[in-house]
Amino acid sequence: MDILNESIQQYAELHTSRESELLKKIDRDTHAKVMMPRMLSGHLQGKVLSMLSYMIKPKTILEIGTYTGYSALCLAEGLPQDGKLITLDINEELEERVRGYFDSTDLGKKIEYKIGDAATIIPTLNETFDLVFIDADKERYSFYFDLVISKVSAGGFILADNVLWSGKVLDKKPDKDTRAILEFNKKIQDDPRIENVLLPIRDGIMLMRKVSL
Ligand SMILES: C[S@@+](CC[C@H](N)C(=O)[O-])C[C@H]1O[C@@H](n2cnc3c(N)ncnc32)[C@H](O)[C@@H]1O
Repeated sequence: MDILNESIQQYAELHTSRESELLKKIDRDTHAKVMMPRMLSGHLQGKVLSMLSYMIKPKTILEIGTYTGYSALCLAEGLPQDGKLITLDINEELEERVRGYFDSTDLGKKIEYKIGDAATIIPTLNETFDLVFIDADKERYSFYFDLVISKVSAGGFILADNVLWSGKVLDKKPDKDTRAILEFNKKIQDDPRIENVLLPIRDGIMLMRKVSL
């Protein structure tokens, strides 16, 4: 189920600033040549991510789940000149393509792209992050949250994608992935360190602010 009616989605995109040529190319290539193009953030969500990044003004960003690099490039827009975004993905088959996209733009100079399992890489990161975007395997969202929360700066933000899981969060008999998302949403709702709002954009984005350490 699409959360937004298709015509409303199109209308919203028509009234949203255009994508850069590079983002358009990534979207086109991903749909033509990469498995599961639905995973890409896309125009509307991408612009929301870049706007949030401009508003938050992060110096450091961590993204869990690069895929074809679309959301990384959107989030990197809000970084200052000396800012850095670390993006992680386990899928080495996309590495050459994604490095090509990052190398083709100045924004790419701020992006550190690491291939491997996020569960192994995150504990090795020494940075403190002002913004984290969780967008990898859904059954480990709660685990990723636990791994990153101590690395988020006070007042920093965490975003988690797909928290409405195509509307399946309302299913009477939720499947395994849906149960993981339900547990994650409840965990966030109950966490006193976090202030949160579930934005019903695309597949649902949980926007969280770390209010206490
Ligand atoms: C939904 S896609 C990311 C989409 C991208 N953030 C965007 O908006 O365009 C999820 C990605 O998570 C990656 N992933 C899955 N399990 C992972 C893991 N254990 N560690 C790192 N990345 C993982 C997948 O390979 C996939 O590319």
